[in-house]
Amino acid sequence: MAKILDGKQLSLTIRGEIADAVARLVSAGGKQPCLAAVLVGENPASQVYVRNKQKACEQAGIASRLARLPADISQARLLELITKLNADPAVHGILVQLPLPDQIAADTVLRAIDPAKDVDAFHPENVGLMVQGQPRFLPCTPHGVLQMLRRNAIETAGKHAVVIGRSDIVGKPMALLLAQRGWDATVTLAHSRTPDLPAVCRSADLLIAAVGKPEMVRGDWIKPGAAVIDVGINRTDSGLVGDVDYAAAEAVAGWITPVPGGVGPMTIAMLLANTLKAAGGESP
Ligand SMILES: Nc1nc(=O)c2c([nH]1)NC[C@@H]1CN(c3ccc(C(=O)N[C@@H](CCC(=O)O)C(=O)O)cc3)C=[N+]21
Repeated sequence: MAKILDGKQLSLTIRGEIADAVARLVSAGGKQPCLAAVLVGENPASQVYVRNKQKACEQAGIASRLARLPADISQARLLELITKLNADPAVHGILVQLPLPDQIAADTVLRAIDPAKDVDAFHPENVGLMVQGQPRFLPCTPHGVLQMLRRNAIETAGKHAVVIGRSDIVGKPMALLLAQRGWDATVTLAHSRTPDLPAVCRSADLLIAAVGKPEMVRGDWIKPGAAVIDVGINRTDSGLVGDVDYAAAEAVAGWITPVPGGVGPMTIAMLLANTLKAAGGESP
């Protein structure tokens, strides 16, 4: 029976710490941190995420703004808006919700964000700083996973971590951070072309699934006692499920994150932490 890593609860604790730090910053004469979110189009999941982010900001004493743009907006108009937000001294963090519509080149838009306001840490300058071990911001989801590991005293040093999924947003930075000094894991970055993925996973002390395939990771892929971190959020007919077959994994693993209530809420907490840092505060 695995110990459940409750991301909902931990995210509330961290958000409380952030609220305290915001209050300290403001009472020391600092400016109220402000996050500007940009939402293009009407994607229902994106609307829910952005709303949740704004609610979390409000509760932590972080100001939030929302720019809603029509799905058919031109790339040039979107870039104009980002230029304005870059120049606005009241705005500390800028988040352009992904995915963007097809007429817009997401990489061009993300590169237009001032790296000092890039609270997603998607800008190449911030990716580069992270790769070199001098991060300005850590990307929110991998940062949230690291916080979950640290605050549950899950050892990574000398362990074999297997990350499934090589996305720029989760898999790649997750693998890199776990291998860095301080975390000291030996990391395998597995993906859709990895031969005998079940066997690779069975060798993992720490298994991180970030692929976006419902319940792909089966119970017999898991080493007994392993920590299983499920980053997947898949909407299926039977509701929201992760990338891991939770019921089967829970019987074998030592620790496991639920979906929902695992990594997702931690991602939002780390977005607030990055916004606080962008405003000159001390993030947890
Ligand atoms: N620029 C940008 N930055 C992002 O960080 C970003 C993005 N675009 N696009 C979409 C993904 C996805 N993402 C989630 C954040 C929180 C939950 C979350 O809180 N999930 C809840 C459940 C929410 C639900 O019911 O869907 C949970 O897991 O308990 C999920 C997903 C951030 N993303």
